[in-house]
Amino acid sequence: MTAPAAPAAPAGTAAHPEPGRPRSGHRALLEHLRPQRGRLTAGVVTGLVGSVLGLAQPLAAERVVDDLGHGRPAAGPVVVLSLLVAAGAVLVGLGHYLLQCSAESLVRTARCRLTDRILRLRVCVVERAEPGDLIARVTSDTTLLRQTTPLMVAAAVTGTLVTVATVVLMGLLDAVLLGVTLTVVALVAVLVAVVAPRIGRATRGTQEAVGRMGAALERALGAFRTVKASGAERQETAALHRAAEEARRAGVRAAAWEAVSATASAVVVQVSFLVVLGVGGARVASGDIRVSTLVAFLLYLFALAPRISQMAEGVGQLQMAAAAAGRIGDVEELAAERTDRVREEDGTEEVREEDGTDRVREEDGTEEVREEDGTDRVREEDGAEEVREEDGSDGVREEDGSAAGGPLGVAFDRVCFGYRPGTPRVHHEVTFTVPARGLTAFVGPSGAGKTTVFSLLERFYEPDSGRVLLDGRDIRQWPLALLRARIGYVEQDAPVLAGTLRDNLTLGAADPSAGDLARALSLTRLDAVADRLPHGLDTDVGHRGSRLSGGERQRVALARALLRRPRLLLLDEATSQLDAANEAALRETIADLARDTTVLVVAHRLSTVTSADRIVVMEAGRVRAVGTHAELLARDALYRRLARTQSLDR
Ligand SMILES: Nc1ncnc2c1ncn2[C@@H]1O[C@H](COP(=O)(O)OP(=O)(O)OP(=O)(O)O)[C@@H](O)[C@H]1O
Repeated sequence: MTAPAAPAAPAGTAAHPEPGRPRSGHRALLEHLRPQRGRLTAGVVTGLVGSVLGLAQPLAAERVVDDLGHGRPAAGPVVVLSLLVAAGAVLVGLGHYLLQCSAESLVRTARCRLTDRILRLRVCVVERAEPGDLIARVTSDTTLLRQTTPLMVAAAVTGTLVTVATVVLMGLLDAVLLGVTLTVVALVAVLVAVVAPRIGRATRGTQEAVGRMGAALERALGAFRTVKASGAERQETAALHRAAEEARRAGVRAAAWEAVSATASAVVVQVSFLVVLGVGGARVASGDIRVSTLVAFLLYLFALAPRISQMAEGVGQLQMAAAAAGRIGDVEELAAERTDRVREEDGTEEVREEDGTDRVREEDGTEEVREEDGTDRVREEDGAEEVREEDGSDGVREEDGSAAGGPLGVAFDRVCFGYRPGTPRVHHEVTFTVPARGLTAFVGPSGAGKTTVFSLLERFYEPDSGRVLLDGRDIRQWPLALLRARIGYVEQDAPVLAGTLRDNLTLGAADPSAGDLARALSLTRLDAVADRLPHGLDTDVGHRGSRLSGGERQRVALARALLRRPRLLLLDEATSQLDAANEAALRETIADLARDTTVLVVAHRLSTVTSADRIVVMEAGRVRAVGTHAELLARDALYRRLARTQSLDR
């Protein structure tokens, strides 16, 4: 069976946002800032008090100059000035630290939200996305958000307030000199308004290029052996270098605009000093103002200059933060399976599913479920279940999950399905019924749609029309987590995750007992493998299980599925890489399991399924025939042909 291919993402999917049509970054940024408003306010207020103390310094300095000019003792004003300088510096530093702390919290929250979202994305969405780009959004974009937030907030609030207060105080000192200063501020404001959007666009370009680099790296590392064996290192390196170069160019563009903004505002501010000095000197000479007033005014201008630069820089930071927040926000807009999970300290777990089901799971294993249709259900640890329907009727559901009275097993009822709108259908009115117990095999030519049957059962995708039923109930009505908890799925390429053998076996299983673990190991003949490994079950199996053989990986995947004690076991070419002895043993195990479980297998080698209770023959997305090996040999030409090519037609 073909592993689900990852087709190239069409332009404009949210995982590859279209350049020039980014999600509103400013709104997304506001959403990130809102939960931190308390901490941000503390940081801003502390910094602000420090800045206000700074503002009082020129007044104290004016007093010192006047006292010295008139030969009066200036010790008192000097002490006050020193205290103002020290306290102002400490408070400004503290404010900066508090802002940094809130930026760290903001980023932690953003990362957690983002990773939660990514792991809940729909399978079809992840197949269209570039994993490396998604990773870059969690790492690089959130880091940018952290770096820019404190500066931006400080500039926005402290900068603005201090500037306004400084301007008022300057106006009180001399209106003419203030007029000169405001002309300068207006010049800087125009400049910033022109440059800021360009900084934002260039930053988004940089982050997108970083995302492309992540994607290229993920592609190369994901097929590392193939890249090496094909001698494709140069080719892959070239792709990475191209992405790095694009990131550099976009970064340089952003830096150039920032430099334009910073240099121009610095020059304008310096010019304003000279102009204020010239005009102020003339006004002192004509007796309009005192020398001390000019000194105080220049000190205010001195204090104002960095604020103006800070605000210009802050607007640049805002554009960068908005670019990052926009890219993070794009992921939050991708379609996800909605399952909210809250785990309390006492072990109780509350889950809200996509379909509106609420579930409370107690530590003793009891589970209460309230479905959207009003049905309440209490499930005991032993598997028994009490059901209270909305209409008040009570029912008891069997341990196997069947609805009282409903047909057990799996059924496809005229299912039509295509992976994407506008692409040819993969299933055309697929219809079959499988009883609750027994082994059912799916066979047929490559691309016939066999794996797709399993993907629909797992609800990785929804049919375009028709119904998929498990135990008499449309699977769309099953709470998603419950449905998947009932299914053990061994994929075709038996993925093994980085980590220890134990991590892999217990993936998704609550906390299996030693007995359950030993049973799963022995059923899959992994016990001998575990004994051989240097640290037994705690041996690291490497990236994607690279330290295990293909057959061992398949057995790990099978043991993982068995540990879930599934109601329905889906095996997609799950024994294809096993040696003859292991395969024969596992076939017996699977036959045993099929006595009280629904087992569906996909097999290319008919020899592995000739003894199945029933075989479903698929061709080009349709069910051609259903029967036992002998029945199908007698009445289905395609099956006969498949059997003949494998010398099984006798
Ligand atoms: N994730 C996917 N996105 C888009 N098309 C897909 C995806 N997975 C499979 N297909 C297409 O759907 C069709 C049926 O695929 P499926 O994997 O169900 O076939 P199969 O019978 O299991 O094939 P094989 O025996 O080769 O594994 C194929 O044409 C395949 O290219």
